[in-house]
Amino acid sequence: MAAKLEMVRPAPADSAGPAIEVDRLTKAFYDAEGDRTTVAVSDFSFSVPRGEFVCIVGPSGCGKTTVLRIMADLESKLSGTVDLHSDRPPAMVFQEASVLPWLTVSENIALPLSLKGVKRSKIDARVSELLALTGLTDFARARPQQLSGGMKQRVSVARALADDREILLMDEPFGALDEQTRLVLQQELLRIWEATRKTVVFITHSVDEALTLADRVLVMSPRPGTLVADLDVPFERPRDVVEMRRDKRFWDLTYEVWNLLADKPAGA
Ligand SMILES: Nc1ncnc2c1ncn2[C@@H]1O[C@H](COP(=O)(O)OP(=O)(O)OP(=O)(O)O)[C@@H](O)[C@H]1O
Repeated sequence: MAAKLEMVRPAPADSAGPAIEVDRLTKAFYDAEGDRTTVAVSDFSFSVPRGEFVCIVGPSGCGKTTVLRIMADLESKLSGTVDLHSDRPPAMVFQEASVLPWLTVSENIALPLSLKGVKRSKIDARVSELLALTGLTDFARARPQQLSGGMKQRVSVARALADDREILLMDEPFGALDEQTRLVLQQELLRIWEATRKTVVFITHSVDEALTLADRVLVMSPRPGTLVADLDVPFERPRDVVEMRRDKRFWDLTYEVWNLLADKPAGA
């Protein structure tokens, strides 16, 4: 699908240094009586340089969403530190497309800008860029109920990019989609990331989705979640989501991550 990538502003070249530093993060949930019921995350540490794409994988219930919610300041922590080196809070994309059904696609994408009172002409220009970038130009005036699940999720991604936050937190954004749509959106997200170079933390259950998208994959242990491995993903960019699957390294890494998730050494 055609998109005008040149209109999107890439991250500045002098933007070295970590954008995100998480150090010994621990989170417990308490019941109504104040008794500690679940330690969700324990001593979890990682950092993300500016402009890097990091995926977090781990067993169900290991605390992935909790970590992301703490990073977004939607949840408190028990101990440890979380530093997001950015002037503005991160943008978020959730598993369920969070589109407002009474607004058009354009109005949904424009929302963060209209809420801030940005000038109409600026909003219109930005929305056109984002419609093109996410392949939604022909659906600018459609309402969410006229869109497929994948298209709704594209609207969510476009809206998260609208006011150009530096850090993007994505919680299983393609988890509810069929495999083919998921592959298409992975390819689109790769293209969008190439054009914008946001710092991205992306949670997924899918090992191959993580290897397709990320510069690094963080593997978490079962609850209480902590860091088990921090793996570099060596594939050059730009990436082709189908061609990557012909590369033996892709399957070797998949095997390695699955062994880590199964808690046994590779080859055992
Ligand atoms: N608000 C809450 N109150 C109590 N316990 C919670 C709350 N939110 C999460 N938990 C618990 O914390 C643990 C981690 O949950 P979290 O949703 O972060 O895991 P996850 O790795 O994202 O899971 P999944 O992959 O299944 O989405 C789970 O045991 C969950 O039951």
